[in-house]
Amino acid sequence: MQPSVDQLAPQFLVPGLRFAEGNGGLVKAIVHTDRCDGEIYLHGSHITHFQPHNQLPVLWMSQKSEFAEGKAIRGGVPICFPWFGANAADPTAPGHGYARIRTWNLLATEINDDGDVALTLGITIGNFELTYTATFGRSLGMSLSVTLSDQSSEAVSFEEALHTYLAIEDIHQVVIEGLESAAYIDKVDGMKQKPATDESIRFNGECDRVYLNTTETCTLRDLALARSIQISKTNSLCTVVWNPWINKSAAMPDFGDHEWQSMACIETANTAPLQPTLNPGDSHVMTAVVSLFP
Ligand SMILES: O=P(O)(O)OC[C@H]1O[C@@H](O)[C@H](O)[C@@H](O)[C@@H]1O
Repeated sequence: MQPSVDQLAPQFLVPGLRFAEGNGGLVKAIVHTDRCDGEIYLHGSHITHFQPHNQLPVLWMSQKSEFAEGKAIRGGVPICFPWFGANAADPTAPGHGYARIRTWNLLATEINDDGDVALTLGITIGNFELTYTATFGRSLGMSLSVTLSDQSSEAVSFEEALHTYLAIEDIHQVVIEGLESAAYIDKVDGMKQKPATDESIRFNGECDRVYLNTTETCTLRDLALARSIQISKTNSLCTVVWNPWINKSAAMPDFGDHEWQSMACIETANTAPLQPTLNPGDSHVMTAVVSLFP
């Protein structure tokens, strides 16, 4: 159940932050600091906007996105948890897990000495306690903490991703660097595991790859916009690169038929076969920082 704007404001307002009813009547926090504008919905703890001043938006959002309880927002940064993609044991379970389709609780807000605004949200999913801190400054910082309750009777594995949709000018004029030496699972070729290519990534068709055992920073060079977006990360062993191209985007009702040309996902993740396992009471923290270099 969503809290109202009036319920949130007295406890959580800090300079540079306000609350509003967003699309679909869902509550969002709006950040406006000396350095950037941003937005995050309580629904999915979903960042939908990050834009350093005097720059174009860094995150891509679909014009066709749904905004409704129980539905995933298309674009921004969905949080995938506790599984990634389809649920292997239950094909009827929601793709990419529950975290992106449930309302999170706002736990804390702050403005730090640099004037950056941080929001921390939390949710319980099964025996897992999740907290997520989004920090809006010169860069966008994201930190996802997962704790397995000490009520759990055994160790449990999970998958997670910060499924970051980047706004680009033209998919044909984009290069991704940083994954040259990583082997990958090719999801558009029957999940085959393929060796490292030693080459940066350029797109010329549907791309859906889970790069394995890589902790590297990735740089997306947007040649048409003459800018670069960098994603650095910690405690993440996988990076997923995705663009649905023509047919897959046409088949998605919440994705405009031509929008594939203006987005690319670089996802900070821990997915099979490298999913983390927690013992009861233990925690795991995965972080990502998205920076724009104009
Ligand atoms: O449509 P969804 O559930 O948001 O997923 C979008 C894409 O997300 C990517 O992370 C997956 O690797 C793709 O296989 C998937 O198609």
